Amino acid sequence: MSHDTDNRATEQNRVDLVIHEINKKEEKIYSKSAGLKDSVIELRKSFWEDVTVNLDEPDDVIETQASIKQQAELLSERERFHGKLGEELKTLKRLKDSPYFGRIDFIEDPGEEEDHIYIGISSLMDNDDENFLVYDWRAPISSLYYDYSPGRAAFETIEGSVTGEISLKRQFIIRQGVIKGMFDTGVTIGDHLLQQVLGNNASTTMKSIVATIQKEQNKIIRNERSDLLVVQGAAGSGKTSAALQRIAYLMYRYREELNAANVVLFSPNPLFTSYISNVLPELGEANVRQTTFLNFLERGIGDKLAIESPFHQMEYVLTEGNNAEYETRMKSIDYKSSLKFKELIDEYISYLHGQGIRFKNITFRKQILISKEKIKDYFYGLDESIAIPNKMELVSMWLLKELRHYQRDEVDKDWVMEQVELMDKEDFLKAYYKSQDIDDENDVVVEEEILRKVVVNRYFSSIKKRVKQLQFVHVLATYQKLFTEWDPQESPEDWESISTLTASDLSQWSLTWEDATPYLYFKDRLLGNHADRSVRHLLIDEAQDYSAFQYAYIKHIFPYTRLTLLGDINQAIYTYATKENPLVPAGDQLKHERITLTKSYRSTKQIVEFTKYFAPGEELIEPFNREGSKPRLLKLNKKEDLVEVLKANVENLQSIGYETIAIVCKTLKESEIIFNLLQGKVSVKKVNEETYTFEKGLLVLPVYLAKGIEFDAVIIPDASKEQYDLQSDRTLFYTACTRAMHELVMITESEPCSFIEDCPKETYEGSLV
Ligand SMILES: Nc1ncnc2c1ncn2[C@@H]1O[C@H](COP(=O)(O)OP(=O)(O)OP(=O)(O)O)[C@@H](O)[C@H]1O
Repeated sequence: MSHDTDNRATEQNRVDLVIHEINKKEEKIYSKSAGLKDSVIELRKSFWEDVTVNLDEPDDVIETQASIKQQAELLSERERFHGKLGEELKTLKRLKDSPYFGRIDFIEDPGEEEDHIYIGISSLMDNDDENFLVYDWRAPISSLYYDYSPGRAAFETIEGSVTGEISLKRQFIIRQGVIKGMFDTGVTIGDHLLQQVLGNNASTTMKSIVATIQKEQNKIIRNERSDLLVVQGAAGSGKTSAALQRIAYLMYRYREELNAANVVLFSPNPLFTSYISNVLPELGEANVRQTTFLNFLERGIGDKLAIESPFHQMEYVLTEGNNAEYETRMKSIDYKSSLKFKELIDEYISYLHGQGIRFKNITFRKQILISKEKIKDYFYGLDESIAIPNKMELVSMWLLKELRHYQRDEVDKDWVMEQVELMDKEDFLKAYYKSQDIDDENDVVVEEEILRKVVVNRYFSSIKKRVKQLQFVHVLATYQKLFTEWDPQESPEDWESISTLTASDLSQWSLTWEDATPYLYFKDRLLGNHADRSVRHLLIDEAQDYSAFQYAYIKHIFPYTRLTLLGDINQAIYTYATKENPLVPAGDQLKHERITLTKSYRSTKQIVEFTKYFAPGEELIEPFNREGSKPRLLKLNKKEDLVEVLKANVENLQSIGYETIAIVCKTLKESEIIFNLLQGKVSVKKVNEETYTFEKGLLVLPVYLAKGIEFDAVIIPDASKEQYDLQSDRTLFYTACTRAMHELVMITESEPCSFIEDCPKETYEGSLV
């Protein structure tokens, strides 16, 4: 037997042994859980039998309550334990298929003894719970596997640094308990394994990368020091992957203090949210709160106002150049994305201390009970030194007191009796019992009085609820006044035209994307916001697309939260956001840790070599060494050939075995035209901002919805100079091209865009079709 075969047989024996242990553990859990399940069912069935119910005397009621509580606690404790066993079983099942992916032989200084450390997605102890058969990839010692090649190495523990020597570093591919591949690695974590993983077809859901995390990525994943961690990474360098494994790491490291509700991930669009939704469960962790920034704002603003989505704004920017308002809107977007606008709002808030806040009448049955003027007078009668939100609370208390008087007056009115007659039998019964408790000769009168109060109370309760929610403040009208009546000390450039445009949008109860964050900030300053202390970690993917104002708002609402920003300035398609963005080193005033990822794993070497020529940023971009064919530029003979060329290329790509092929357009408008051309000729799906799941097949979508996602092959149906001309189109074109893993095809009817023209001719293949 050769040395290799010998090694492999020994390793397979160990895998068999570990699986044997897993089987034994599984059996133990099954028998525990079967008994437990029966006891939970039994407890549920006999719940009321074991509870002493006696409601005769107040003391008995208390005793009954305690008895129910005790029984419920017992049940929930058993259910919790049963759930925990279920989780353990799931982990064991995952381990049974592939117990580990790595091995490190480590001799800790100064000793002689060599430890064999096997690393998998979760830890596993031997039968006596004494030795680790498998170490969790997040354990301190496992970082050796990611950070070092054989030779001197160290890892950090709570007690300090541990140094030693790595004598072996081995990788495994184990499926269904059988070793399919085994590599002893030298310099980096096996190119072998990475080659294999990256050579696969794109998937409709993202996969975990724990077996092949790279050193630089590991720094992001395990970073515990920084309050603000900024990651600039080339397209496909693993930012999203690092973000997700970082969450899994934090959940493991701070298991006792952190749960899924304490971690939030902002993602670029709903499609992306579904694309990444499998990674954490695959790693045995619950999904954390994932939301888009739009959804997050919507929750704060409420549903009375229509909020434009960032995609709609993008589509406007790209397609409405001929619109009469275009120039003004662009200036408005630019200004409202900046911190200057935040300062202007602050100045306006100071002004509102003395005057100007708009209030709403409080009405009841179409009658004004308390007029807005009266509310205003009360508000501005309060001491000016009190902060606005605190004054709002005082107004709310005063209004509730006033409402109680009105409520009392209302009880004897005729309409109330009409409503009483419409009440349920149950209401009458309740009123009857209540009347029995009252010592009065005339039960009927008492009963009517009770019923009248119930009616009025029901009517008033929704008014009182609105008052408690401070809905008597007309936030929108007050915000609108900023643009219509108020004179800032120093008017921003083009203020008049920006103001007119904004006021007109607001009068239709609609907020443009550029107004959404400022409006919510304004609302918070007026009504008071409660900083969200529950969120301990916020991770923002595609961080280059957030404006300075949006960042300021995020800091305002999450002052105690650790931030991880991951983005790529090369993909900053919302141009206004680039200014003052923390990803741009020069624009950043904050103290933070910054990690740059330069290696691109997604695309073949040929695609990366081509796209890096027109990447807008200065950062280095290196390809991972995976070979493929050169990007192709197809020049159409005539425009009418487009459909046939698209069809032929799609069929060709499908025949090679590619399953996800995307026709990536510049705009939604273009993608709708292409979709209509292809419909009926090939099987094709269109993706818009309401698409929530990502399926295999041929997709047509605008580039801004393809953010963060990847496909086996990308076709750009119009790569002409007319389509991608401006410098601002560069990021769009770069983002579109870098979605491709294996193949990139660009089509043009006329002269290709300058971004292609600027690339050395040997980086792509051109042909006339
Ligand atoms: N260490 C790794 N091991 C295996 N695959 C990796 C690794 N790093 C990245 N990848 C793969 O490379 C692809 C790109 O990763 P990811 O989407 O995380 O990059 P990104 O930087 O967020 O890209 P973009 O900014 O272009 O959206 C994914 O298929 C991911 O699985």
